[in-house]
Amino acid sequence: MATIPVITVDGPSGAGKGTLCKALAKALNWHLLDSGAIYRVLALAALHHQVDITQEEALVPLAAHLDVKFRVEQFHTQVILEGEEVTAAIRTQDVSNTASKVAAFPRVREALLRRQRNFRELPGLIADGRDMGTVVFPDAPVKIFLDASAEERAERRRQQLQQAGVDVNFERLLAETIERDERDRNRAVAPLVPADDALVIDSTGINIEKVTEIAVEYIRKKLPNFGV
Ligand SMILES: Nc1ncnc2c1ncn2[C@@H]1O[C@H](COP(=O)(O)OP(=O)(O)O)[C@@H](O)[C@H]1O
Ligand SMILES: Nc1ccn([C@@H]2O[C@H](COP(=O)(O)OP(=O)(O)O)[C@@H](O)[C@H]2O)c(=O)n1
Repeated sequence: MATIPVITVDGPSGAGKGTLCKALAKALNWHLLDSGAIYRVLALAALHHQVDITQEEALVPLAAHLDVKFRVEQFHTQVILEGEEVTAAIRTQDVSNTASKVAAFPRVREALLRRQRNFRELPGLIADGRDMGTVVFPDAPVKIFLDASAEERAERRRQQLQQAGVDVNFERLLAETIERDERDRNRAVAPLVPADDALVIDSTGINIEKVTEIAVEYIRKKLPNFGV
């Protein structure tokens, strides 16, 4: 049986992964894995259940039995934790920072591996995260690593939050963005790093349309038979 194709998009916070992945999933009509949402849901579950987020052994069973569902609607995906809609609740700064702390534990990551690989279904998968191309789908035929300067990524996030009615201090956002990236880049297991065979796109100063164009051109070259 031919393997189910996967396009991986990894990179730091605010690089534009989610935006690109949604555009690709829509254009191709493929499935979408937002792996960051799984780590975010785990963080929220730990906070809800008062699990000590510094204790790997306490987090592993929570990760293994995480009751998370993604309800795919026409224009967006709802995230459900233990029957409760948490789509917005997992996007707070507190949850972002907690997610990157719990994600640093090797056995927590291990407990979430199969759940992520199960998203690989026909006709194909667009996978968004930090280790999609290096660990979760190392055999993916197309790997993209999206980056941008920390200042630009923090500014994008500030504007995104402002549009959502949340006013945040830019300096604080920048500091938290850098701190989270450092933690993601320096952890012992599945660190944030481009796969050897990934196309690296630096989107600093490049708009969403242009980034999508570069990605689509690359995908067409790598997967000529997939009607991209
Ligand atoms: N190339 C780009 N130029 C300007 N803004 C961008 C670009 N890519 C994404 N954005 C905006 O930046 C914000 C963060 O993008 P997002 O896709 O959520 O990043 P990530 O998933 O990598 O954290 C969003 O508001 C998005 O519209
Ligand atoms: N494949 C992944 C995805 C996310 N994560 C962790 O989860 C956190 C939140 O990921 P996210 O993709 O939702 O974050 P943003 O890029 O949206 O800011 C990251 O900072 C990582 O620590 C991970 O370790 N591995």
